[in-house]
Amino acid sequence: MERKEKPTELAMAKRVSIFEAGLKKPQASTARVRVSVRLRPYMSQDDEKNEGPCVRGTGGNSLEIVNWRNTMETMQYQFDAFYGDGSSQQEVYLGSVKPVLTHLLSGQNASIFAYGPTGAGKTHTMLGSPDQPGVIPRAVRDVFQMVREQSVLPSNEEWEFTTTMSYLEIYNEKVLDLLQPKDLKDQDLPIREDKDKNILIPGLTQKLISSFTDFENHFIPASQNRTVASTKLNSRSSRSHTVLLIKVVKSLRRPPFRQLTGKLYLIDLAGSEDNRRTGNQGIRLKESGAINSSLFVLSKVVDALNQGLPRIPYRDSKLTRLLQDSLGGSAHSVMITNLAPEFKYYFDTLTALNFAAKSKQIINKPFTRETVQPTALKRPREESPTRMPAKKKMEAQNISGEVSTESAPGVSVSSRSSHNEVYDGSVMERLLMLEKMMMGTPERERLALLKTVQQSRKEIQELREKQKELEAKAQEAQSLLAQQNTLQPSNSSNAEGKVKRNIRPLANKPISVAAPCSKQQAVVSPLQVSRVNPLQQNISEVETSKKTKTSKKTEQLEGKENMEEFQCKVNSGLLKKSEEMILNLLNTGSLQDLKELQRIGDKKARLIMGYRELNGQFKQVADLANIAGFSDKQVATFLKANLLSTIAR
Ligand SMILES: Nc1ncnc2c1ncn2[C@@H]1O[C@H](COP(=O)(O)OP(=O)(O)OP(=O)(O)O)[C@@H](O)[C@H]1O
Repeated sequence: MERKEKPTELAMAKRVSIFEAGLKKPQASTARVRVSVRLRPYMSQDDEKNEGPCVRGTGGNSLEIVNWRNTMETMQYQFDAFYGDGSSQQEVYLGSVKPVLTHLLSGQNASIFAYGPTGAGKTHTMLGSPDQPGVIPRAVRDVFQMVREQSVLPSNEEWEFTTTMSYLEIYNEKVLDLLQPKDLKDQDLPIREDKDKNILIPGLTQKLISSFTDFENHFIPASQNRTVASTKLNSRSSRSHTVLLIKVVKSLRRPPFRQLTGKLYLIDLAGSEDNRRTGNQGIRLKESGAINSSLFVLSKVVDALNQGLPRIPYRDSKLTRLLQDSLGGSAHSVMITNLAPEFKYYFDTLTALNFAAKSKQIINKPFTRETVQPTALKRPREESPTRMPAKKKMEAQNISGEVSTESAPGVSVSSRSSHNEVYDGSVMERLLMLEKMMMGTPERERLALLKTVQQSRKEIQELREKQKELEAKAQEAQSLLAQQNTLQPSNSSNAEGKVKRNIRPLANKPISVAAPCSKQQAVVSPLQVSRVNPLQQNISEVETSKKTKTSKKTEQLEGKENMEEFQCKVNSGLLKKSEEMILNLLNTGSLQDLKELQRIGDKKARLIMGYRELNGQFKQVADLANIAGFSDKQVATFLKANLLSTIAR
């Protein structure tokens, strides 16, 4: 083929090189998006007209494509790397992917995504096959290897490493959790951004993984959840964009409990496609519409970044919202553009090449993500069947007789022990994980692991002792409180003890005693119940003032005003205690725990988890009002309903 360049594409190619020539050397904190191109082997069955390939490599990082206006000319492109049709999975992985993985362990994000026309080899590159494993299995293996190597280093003696995975797909503009069973995966998850512009998906399942086998056990069934279908261009075409997230958390085992979090996104995009050629109709056509429009927004995002526009349209599609970290964000990013050499893909190939060329101008700003845990290590928020449900947790707290006595400045016994519970669980989990890991670990690494196991055992022992100490303090404080109560006037002496003894537990969900049962009545039902059951006699400091006498006021039981009135009726110590329990649950409860609270359904529970992810712990229950979807009135109703049912337990 003769090499001559077509003006417009040449301009594109030149613009890139001029840009690169004029580009100031990126500072340490910036990293350009790396763009590699991979050409899949020519497939004669894909070339009905027997025209031969239209694109070929011209060097280690360049290629040429026939000029459609004049087939005697070609256009040239240069990238960070070019992998020809004979390239192996290993070459692509070692050349373009492995170098960015090292950032993970130092708390930085990395993102690898495969882009290109349908049938050009994206899934082959990312996933591969059992005999030709692609980027995903290779990267996951290496992450485990790196973690193993790091954890045996003497300098990392005080650090522990935790690896988790999440897996999702964006199908028809919905974010679906692939780690959920098929019948539960249809819930569209929200995408949020924290103050550091990290993209988060509250409610997305995270699985703790400690070996490649663990990973496979979750990944293989989840991959079967993925939406694929046959089109004219590919018998197993991906109809969705899939994202595998591997998170490595490096945590200091002692105060100040520093944590470095590195995330690796492995993304297989759905193919850009021309429906005239795919023969798509009906549902396939709808899918194509969603795929094409998200890829169109992706292109607009890249244009806006390149032009330095003030508004980057990340929010215009779920895909770009999710890639916000990777393009113009905080990740070290690698785009692998896959191409098919046959003429029938010509225009898709040209579009993909131009997109790839402009993408390599994007500069990201990776940074190390480090947090400090004020008290102890937190477990990853995983849905775990072994976690105690909310009701039981509250019961357990009551049984242990905890009181919110300040045993150290600013830290209540109750919040402390609950932290210990979490920490203890985390250490236990780690111990089990380590023991499991050792079974398949080579001799030389076993010694180092044994040492970590011993360390974990020691920590558990220390925690147990600490817990005993705290329990003793709590008991002491409780008896003090009891003494104080006996010294108080008689109308306040029937406070806590009696309430506990006499109250019939309230049903978990509000029961309306008044008919007919409208939604509004359901909202106030806990109080209605309280007015007809023995609770009323046992609540201390019941006011006989005009407030309770006014029948109109008892009808409008929602809202702030009523909350105040309600609070006046109930012993303030009890209120404080149960409010603390609710707060504790808001800050540490799993999705299931939260759903067991009154007035909290699945959506609200996910919003609460999302808020926690974005803003950290709730300082008070009233902070719920900061979440979109919770009005002041709803917060008041929530508090009222849960305070009462908590007291009743
Ligand atoms: N480098 C390669 N070597 C050998 N075969 C390949 C290569 N790349 C792709 N293929 C084969 O080409 C076909 C299409 O590839 P693949 O399914 O990976 O495409 P895709 O880009 O993911 O398509 P879609 O967007 O429709 O999901 C598959 O049969 C795959 O095995």
